[in-house]
Amino acid sequence: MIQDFRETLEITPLSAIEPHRICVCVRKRPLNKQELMKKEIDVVSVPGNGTLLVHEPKQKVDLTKYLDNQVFHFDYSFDDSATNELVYKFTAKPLVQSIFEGGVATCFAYGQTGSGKTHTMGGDFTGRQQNSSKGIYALAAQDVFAHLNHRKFANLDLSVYVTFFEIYNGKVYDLLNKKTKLRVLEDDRQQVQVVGLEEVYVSTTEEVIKILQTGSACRTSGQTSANANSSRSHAVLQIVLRRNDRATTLHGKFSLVDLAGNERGTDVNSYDRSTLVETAEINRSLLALKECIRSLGMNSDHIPFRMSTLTKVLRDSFIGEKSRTCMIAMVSPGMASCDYTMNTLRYADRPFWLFSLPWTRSGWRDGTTETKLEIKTIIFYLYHINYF
Ligand SMILES: Nc1ncnc2c1ncn2[C@@H]1O[C@H](COP(=O)(O)OP(=O)(O)OP(=O)(O)O)[C@@H](O)[C@H]1O
Repeated sequence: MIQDFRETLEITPLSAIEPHRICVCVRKRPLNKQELMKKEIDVVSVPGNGTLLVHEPKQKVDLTKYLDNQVFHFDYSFDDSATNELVYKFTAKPLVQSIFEGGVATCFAYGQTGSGKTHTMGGDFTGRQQNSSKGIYALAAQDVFAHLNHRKFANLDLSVYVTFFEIYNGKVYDLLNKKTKLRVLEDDRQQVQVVGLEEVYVSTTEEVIKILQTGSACRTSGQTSANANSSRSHAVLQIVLRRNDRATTLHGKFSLVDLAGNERGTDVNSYDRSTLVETAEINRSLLALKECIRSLGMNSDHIPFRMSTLTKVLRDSFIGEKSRTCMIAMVSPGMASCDYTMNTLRYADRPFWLFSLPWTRSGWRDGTTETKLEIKTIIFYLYHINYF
C-alpha cells in the first residue's frame, strides 16, 4: 500500500527559500543493516518542498486495510539519499554569513537515538570510525575560514577560536581539557559564563577536525536499543569570531549542537537509577529548549532560558535581534520507530506552526486584549479539532 501510494506522489527538487530567523528542517536516514535484516518497512516518504509523510497502516472495524498518512511541513525536508553536504548547504551554511555580520547563530540536531544526529553533525561512520571532515561541524569551519579570507570581511581583522563541551546530567564538561567539570555562572548583567572553558585559537579546518576528533573521543556514550554507540550528552561546538583588538572583543558566535537522543525510558537497555536520572535530565532539557525556541519564535519578552543548563549556556542564541536558529530534526524510517518519529516531528512541527500565528507579528501589540483573546481561542480550538 505504501509503495502504491508513493508512486502517486509528485517529487519536487530542493530549492532555497527566503531566509528567516528560525528555520526548521527534517532529515530521514536510510534503513540500516539491522532494519533491513528484520525486513522493516520504510514508513516515511519525502516528496520534497519541505513536506514529509508518515504512513501508518491501519485496519477498519470491518477488517479492510487502509493507510493513515500524516503530513508534516517544514522549511526543508531531506530524504534518505541526501548527503551531509546537501543538508549543510540548506541549513547551517546560510548562518555562517550571519556571524560575520555580528550575529549569534545556532544549529541543533534533534531526534530519536540512532536517527543520525551525530552522523549529520560529526560526519559519517565506517564502523566506529567517524569521518570528521564530512560533518556539519567541519563544513561550517571550512566556510568560516573561506569567509575570513574573503575581501568583504578581511578588513574586520578577526580571529577564529573554538570551544567544545558536553552537557551531561545538567553539568558542563570541557571536551578539550580532559573533561574537566565546569561551573555555569550568571553575572549581574545576566551574561552567562562557563567558567574556565578552554577556547582554542584555530587557523585551518584541519586544526578544527583534530579538535573534533580529540573531543568526540571523550564524549559520554552508552548503549540504547537503537544505537550501540549512543551519545548520552548534548555536545556543543562553538566557533567564535573575535576582533584582534586588545580586549579580543566578541564579534560573532556559531553554536553547533548535537543533542542527546529524545527517547523515552523504554529505549535504554538498563533500568538502574543513573540511567533513569540521565533519561529524565535529557528530556527535561529538550523540553526547556523547545520552550525557548517557541518563545523566540513568538517574539516573547520572556525567554525561559534558566529552565536547564543547555538553554542557560545557549542564552545568547535566544536573545538579541541578530540571533538565528536552525533545527534539523532527524527521523528513522522504520515502522518500529514510528511512535518516536511522530514524537520528533511533533516536537519540531509545533513551534514552527506557531511562528505564523498573528501574535508573533509586530502589529499584534496594537490590537485590543479582547480581540487578541478571541483570535487565540479560535485558533487553539481549530488546532484542537485538527483543522490545520
Ligand atoms: N543519513 C545517513 N546515512 C547513512 N547512515 C546513517 C545516516 N544517519 C545515520 N546513519 C547511521 O546510523 C547509525 C546511528 O547514527 P548516529 O550515531 O548518528 O545516531 P544519533 O542520532 O546520534 O544517535 P544517539 O542519540 O544514540 O547518539 C550510525 O551508524 C550512522 O552511520
